[in-house]
Amino acid sequence: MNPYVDLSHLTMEFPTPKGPFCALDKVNLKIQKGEFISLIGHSGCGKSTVLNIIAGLYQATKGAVVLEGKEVNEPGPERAVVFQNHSLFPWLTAYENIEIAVKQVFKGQKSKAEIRDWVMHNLTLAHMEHAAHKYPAELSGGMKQRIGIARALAMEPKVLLMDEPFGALDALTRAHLQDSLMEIQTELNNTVVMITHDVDEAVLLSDRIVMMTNGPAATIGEVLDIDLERPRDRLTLASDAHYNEYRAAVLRFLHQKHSNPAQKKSDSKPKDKSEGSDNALGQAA
Ligand SMILES: Nc1ncnc2c1ncn2[C@@H]1O[C@H](COP(=O)(O)OP(=O)(O)OP(=O)(O)O)[C@@H](O)[C@H]1O
Repeated sequence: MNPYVDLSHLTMEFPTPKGPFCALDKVNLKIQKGEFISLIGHSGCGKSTVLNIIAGLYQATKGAVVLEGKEVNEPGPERAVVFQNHSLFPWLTAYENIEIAVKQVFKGQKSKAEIRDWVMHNLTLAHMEHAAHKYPAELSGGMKQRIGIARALAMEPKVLLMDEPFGALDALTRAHLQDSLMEIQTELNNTVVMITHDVDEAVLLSDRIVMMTNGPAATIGEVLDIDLERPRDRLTLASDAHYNEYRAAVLRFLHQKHSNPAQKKSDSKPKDKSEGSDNALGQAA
């Protein structure tokens, strides 16, 4: 079967004053329609670079991204991106932030009434219909992130790209949003590529976890199939043997096979309070 998204031999060299810096070396990944893929790896290994190449924001030095048989060379609405920091227009309401994207994507295809219904439908999917007329400054971080997700979904992208979408949120809000995303995923069966630093989040949400080696010249180290039934419930899974095996496999990859290069350097330094968590990776690295 032809892959829906095909990353082949992606190599990325950034020009720097000291000469080219090779961030990625021959990244190969085939993604099927409707798959939920998480990219995980230590800070600086090249996850955002991969995502930005798929988004068309970066051009790979070598290799290509092919979506439904067509090479990706520039950004396009069929690849919507959700960033860690929502990126909503502050002068527009939640409703208007979504409406502006919908008008751009469905120019001439939807009537005024259809646009209104579609915006409200996506606000409802993200459980934000009650906040339609609020401005970003009046919303909490989690609410803003929900609007960002609703806006991306409203564009009906072929691929939803998420760069640590819940990274800036507290643990409870993050859990609510993960649950909402799973609900939405059940309904829409989107093709998703998500960057995360959170091992539990990766196992809970993904069909496959793509684990990257440390840079420079990072590549895909291992790919783990997460064969857990859906719908998934975080409380049930907490005591599920398979869930815990998957979790352990990711932790082994990250902390034994490809331990954090920044952490190695700081091993001789006194430990601070934030160290010791086996869930989030060394985000401060
Ligand atoms: N524009 C650029 N110019 C030079 N080097 C860059 C550029 N963008 C990224 N890099 C380097 O490429 C490597 C990969 O960066 P990238 O942001 O993709 O990592 P990441 O895995 O997403 O990191 P994090 O988890 O901290 O967000 C890093 O060493 C980074 O310093």
